[in-house]
Amino acid sequence: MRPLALTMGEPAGIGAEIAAGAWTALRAAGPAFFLIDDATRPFAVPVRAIAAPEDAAAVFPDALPVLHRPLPAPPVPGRPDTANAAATIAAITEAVELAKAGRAAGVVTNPIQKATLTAAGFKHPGHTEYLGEIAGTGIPPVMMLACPELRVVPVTVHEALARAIARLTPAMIVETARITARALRDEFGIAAPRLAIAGLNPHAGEAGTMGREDIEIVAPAVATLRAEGIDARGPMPPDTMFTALARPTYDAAIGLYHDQVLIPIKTLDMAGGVNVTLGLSIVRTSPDHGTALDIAGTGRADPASLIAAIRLAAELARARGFA
Ligand SMILES: NC(=O)C1=CN([C@@H]2O[C@H](COP(=O)(O)OP(=O)(O)OC[C@H]3O[C@@H](n4cnc5c(N)ncnc54)[C@H](O)[C@@H]3O)[C@@H](O)[C@H]2O)C=CC1
Ligand SMILES: NCC(=O)COP(=O)(O)O
Repeated sequence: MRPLALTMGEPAGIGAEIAAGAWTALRAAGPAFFLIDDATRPFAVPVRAIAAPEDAAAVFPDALPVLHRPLPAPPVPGRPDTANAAATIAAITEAVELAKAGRAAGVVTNPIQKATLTAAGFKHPGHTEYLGEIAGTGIPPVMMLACPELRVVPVTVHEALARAIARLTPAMIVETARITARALRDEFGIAAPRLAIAGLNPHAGEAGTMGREDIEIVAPAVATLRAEGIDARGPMPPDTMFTALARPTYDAAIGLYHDQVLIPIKTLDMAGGVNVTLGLSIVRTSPDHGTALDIAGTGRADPASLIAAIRLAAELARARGFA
């Protein structure tokens, strides 16, 4: 299979450490990947600069293949520098171009420090939105986080909670759920996906006595989805839809805002969780965690989520015929 492209992410974060950990875990059996990063940085494993993605497979068993892209400022663990922002973004752009050109099976992204990129002028709040722009398919990019026990999808993503709720419409829920159902069917092999749509208010509004959004926004969206033949149910009371008894009753939980669904999945399985962007022309996954500046450079970073992200990217690439 073609190698996966792994981006550097925030150079002051744990990206280089978890890339090294993932290489150690995967070097014998794959999936093979190459890192787009500065090959002269200190890595805790053998590194070999490669000239092209096509060289990665031969190198992978012996060293971490790095497509060398020099950083203007030497990274200091825990202290992001806007001088490296352009290189961080360029690595994402290059990985996507390589995937679009069929030279990489897919893209795995290391975490970025969003505020640092924003301070340097990056106009997108996260990878998801940027990837929608450079690898979109005419539908909005959709963020899914998946672990063995749970898949979750937020309808609104990187925005202030008050604004997210104020602009929520039935159409947004329907579109997100449709994209999710299609991806579960076509890429995850679930013939008839079951979607649980979260309510917004306590007890899903308690018949309108605790807010009317569940009646006026969520319920019509569920009705539209059901009329289309999608197995959607809701509004589900958000406080009980993630229990061990409830989780097996659906294939993905659609939440109305970021933390409504990211808190349960990260609490359940931070190490095994993977972030997948649906609705792109390429495969993209990422660990579920962030840059972990507080432990960068200490050797304490756990590569488990990155390893899971690399494995899932390879499976999705095979399902889409990109491998
Ligand atoms: N895909 C991406 O690019 C993502 C980027 N971020 C960004 O990361 C930055 C920091 O976000 P935080 O909310 O602090 O979350 P975080 O996930 O970076 O850290 C939260 C806590 O978990 C620990 N942690 C995270 N990953 C770990 C690992 N692999 N091994 C051991 N411990 C780990 C950290 O040390 C910290 O104590 C923000 O700028 C955020 O936007 C956050 C999530 C995803
Ligand atoms: N909390 C998830 C997250 O922020 C990931 O965002 P993205 O950079 O993958 O869009």
